[in-house]
Amino acid sequence: MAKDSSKNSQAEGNENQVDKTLSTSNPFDIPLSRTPLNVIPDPSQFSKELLQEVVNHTGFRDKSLEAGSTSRRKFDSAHSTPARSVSRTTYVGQLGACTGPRVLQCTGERGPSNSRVSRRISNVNCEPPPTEVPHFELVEDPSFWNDHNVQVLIRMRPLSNMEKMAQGYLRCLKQESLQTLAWLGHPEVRFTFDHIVSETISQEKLFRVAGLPMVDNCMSGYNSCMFAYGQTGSGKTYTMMGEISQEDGKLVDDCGITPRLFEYLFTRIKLEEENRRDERLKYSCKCSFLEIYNEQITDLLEPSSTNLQVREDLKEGVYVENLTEYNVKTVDEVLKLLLQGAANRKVAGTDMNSESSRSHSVFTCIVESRWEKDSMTHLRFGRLNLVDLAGSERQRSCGAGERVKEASYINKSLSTLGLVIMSLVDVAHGKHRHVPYRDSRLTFLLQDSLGGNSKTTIIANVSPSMWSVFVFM
Ligand SMILES: Nc1ncnc2c1ncn2[C@@H]1O[C@H](COP(=O)(O)OP(=O)(O)OP(=O)(O)O)[C@@H](O)[C@H]1O
Repeated sequence: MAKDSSKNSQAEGNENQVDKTLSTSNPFDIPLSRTPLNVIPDPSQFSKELLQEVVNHTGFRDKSLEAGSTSRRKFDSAHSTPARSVSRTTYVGQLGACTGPRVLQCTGERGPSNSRVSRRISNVNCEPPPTEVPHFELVEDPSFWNDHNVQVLIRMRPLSNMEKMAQGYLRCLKQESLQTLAWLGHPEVRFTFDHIVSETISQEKLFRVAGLPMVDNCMSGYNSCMFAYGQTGSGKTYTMMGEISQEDGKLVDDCGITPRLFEYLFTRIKLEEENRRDERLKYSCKCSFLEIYNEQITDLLEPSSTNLQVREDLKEGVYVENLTEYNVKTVDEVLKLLLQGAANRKVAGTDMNSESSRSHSVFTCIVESRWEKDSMTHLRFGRLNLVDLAGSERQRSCGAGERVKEASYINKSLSTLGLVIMSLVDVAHGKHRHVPYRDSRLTFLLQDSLGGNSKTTIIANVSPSMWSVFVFM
């Protein structure tokens, strides 16, 4: 694997450059006008006493909390407000800003007043422990991308043992169809997304639906971005990385989307190079791995390189100055970089007194291809960005010093990302509005890969007990 410290050299024949539509950075700096939605309590912070209070208040009985009792639902359905369907445009708001009504507001703090907390929690209409979780098979639909540029998937992870111990089988989310999710509060609310990923879906299947089209797109010379969003412990890293290892030359079942993307990418490259030998088709892939913490960029593959600067010029587009890039040819080489970066992220986290989920990580691969046809050399490149976002919780953290600063940076960058995504959806629907790329490092850095012909996938990770993810919808 060769190391390349030069700037991203974007070749003249690149389809993205020819298009010019991808570099639409906006010179105006309009402040954010909406409240971010990331006011999410961490369910793991709720004590058993508090959860018992929920049980008492809601009438929910759980075997794990009350041995020997039969769990049952005690709600009078006549009291529940009729369900409301939310249009597809609303879901984008949950990433950072919203347009719809508030369903329930949680502060994320236990606070001195228990009644305040329990009143809020008691809004949740608890399901009895399920005998089995509904399984909805994900459907692969490559035609989706013919008329969409943004795709949003909700991935529900299984309840963890800790959650089961602390909360029983308390669930506030229930999947009702391939695209509909019900929030079991008062009133019950239904949300529609492009896909709901059941907790029983395998990593492989998720990759086929969400990841594979990103590679195809990138090899066709267009940029792609995939984001994992969600609060700490919701499964972002499991989704993006999972278990990074191989057994008998194959990725293990728990392996996440990123390693699978590269397994597929290199298989396709090999096939295409063989099929188009007469055109002397050759691919090259360059990878980099960075972290954005408090709006400062660190090279995860060269952690002594901190506070790197984002530069922009007409020829080069947007790039990070002095970021190391490695030429990669095999999955093994990519896995090494992923593990190296993950290890450095941990160290950086300790040194900076932050947790990994307090920073965004961006793994980027630039796929370049060259071939000869009609006595001309053709050049094409596509950029694939895989982003593990900072945890979306505790954004109103009222601590002091570093914590407040950290929360405000995360708040701002997730809000900006939400606004950018909403703007892209609006643009796709013919509405033109300001796209605030420059309001955060993350969106500024990724602006060439968002919008235009680029494809964006957002995987919003939730636990079935994390009701407050939907607080701001
Ligand atoms: N779909 C899933 N199936 C099984 N286990 C899962 C799933 N999603 C997450 N987990 C498990 O839940 C735990 C938390 O997941 P993970 O570390 O990915 O969360 P995270 O959102 O990345 O958290 P952080 O923001 O703190 O990094 C891990 O033990 C992971 O293995």
